[in-house]
Amino acid sequence: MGNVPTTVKHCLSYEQFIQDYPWLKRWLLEEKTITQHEYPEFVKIVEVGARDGLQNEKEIVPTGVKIQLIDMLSGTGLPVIEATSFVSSKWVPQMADHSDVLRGLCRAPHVQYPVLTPNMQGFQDAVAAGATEVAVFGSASETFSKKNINCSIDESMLRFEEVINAAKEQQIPVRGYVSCALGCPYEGHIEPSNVAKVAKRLYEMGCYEISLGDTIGVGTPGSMVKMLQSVMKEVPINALAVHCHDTYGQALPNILTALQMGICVVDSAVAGLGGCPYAPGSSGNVSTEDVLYMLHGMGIETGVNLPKVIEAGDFICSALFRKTNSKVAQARSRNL
Ligand SMILES: CC(C)(COP(=O)([O-])OP(=O)([O-])OC[C@H]1O[C@@H](n2cnc3c(N)ncnc32)[C@H](O)[C@@H]1OP(=O)([O-])[O-])[C@@H](O)C(=O)NCCC(=O)NCCSC(=O)C[C@@](C)(O)CC(=O)[O-]
Repeated sequence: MGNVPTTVKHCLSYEQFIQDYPWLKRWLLEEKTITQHEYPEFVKIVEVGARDGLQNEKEIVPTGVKIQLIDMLSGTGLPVIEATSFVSSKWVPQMADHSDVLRGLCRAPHVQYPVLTPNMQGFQDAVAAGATEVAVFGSASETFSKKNINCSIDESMLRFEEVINAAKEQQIPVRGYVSCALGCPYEGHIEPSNVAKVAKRLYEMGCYEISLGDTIGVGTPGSMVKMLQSVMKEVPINALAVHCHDTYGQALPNILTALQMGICVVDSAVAGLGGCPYAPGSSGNVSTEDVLYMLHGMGIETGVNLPKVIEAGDFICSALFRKTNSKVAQARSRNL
């Protein structure tokens, strides 16, 4: 049997304590400790600030600012920087300069710059502008799919299949998103089995990685466990990523939970920028700075330089005339 914490011995009898706290009894009997969770040694960060982070900005951000942000991020050690999306400018005006952004950025070796492509038109435009990796974005919610990309889940899969097949011919890797994995702004609760179904279809069609999006940031570690358990039955864990928004302040615990379950790819946005135009009211992505601080503090490597990411965050926040959402960047600015 494990050791009883000394504070417990002083305050209550052991019998009384484990009667009040049955989880502790289970924990002690199984001789488990929190440190016994196996975390990955290395986590890949997928930086989505320039795309997910900026797409919801009301004022059009100058193309030069977007390019400078991406270039600054390229010097931080981030392995993947999502650059823009080839969607309709009528739907998302902020991304109308996609080709100029992709052509203008200074590509660093060993950095991937995926772009979002909802259909063949987007894919062809992206390739013409020099895309070497693309991402399709589906949803586990029918209503969100209609609102976001104007088609049902089944119709979206047909479009994505076309994109994925064309990408395969050109040896362009395709990432897949499943939005509303932990809740939908229109339908509320989403069954984990629905998330698993969409994730499986994208994976079987040829997406090398499936990013599970808590689009509106309503998930908790409890719902994350249930969703991942369901998805992991259909898609290998090493092909999964989590993409957490922080509306309810649950993004870091949700990511930690995902890491405990074996996930080793995490999406995040510099300065916690972000929001989806078709998920009103939800707040930004988890901030890259906060994720890095947590991971590095746990001894998990990322290859990313935190101070340089904070600099990139300072740059974009001054360009947007706003305060960072990153707690870590806020603390560092107070010299803590
Ligand atoms: C998918 C469409 C284009 C369908 O939009 P549609 O209106 O159904 O498209 P359509 O095929 O009927 O064509 C209508 C017009 O759109 C044009 N069109 C058609 N396709 C394109 C294209 N690729 N690029 C530029 N233009 C395009 C097409 O040429 C035509 O132009 P017109 O003849 O009227 O002048 C539209 O619904 C759209 O652009 N949606 C994008 C929505 C979006 O970007 N949402 C945010 C990203 S998703 C997200 O943030 C979640 C995520 C990924 O981060 C994960 C998470 O957080 O959970």
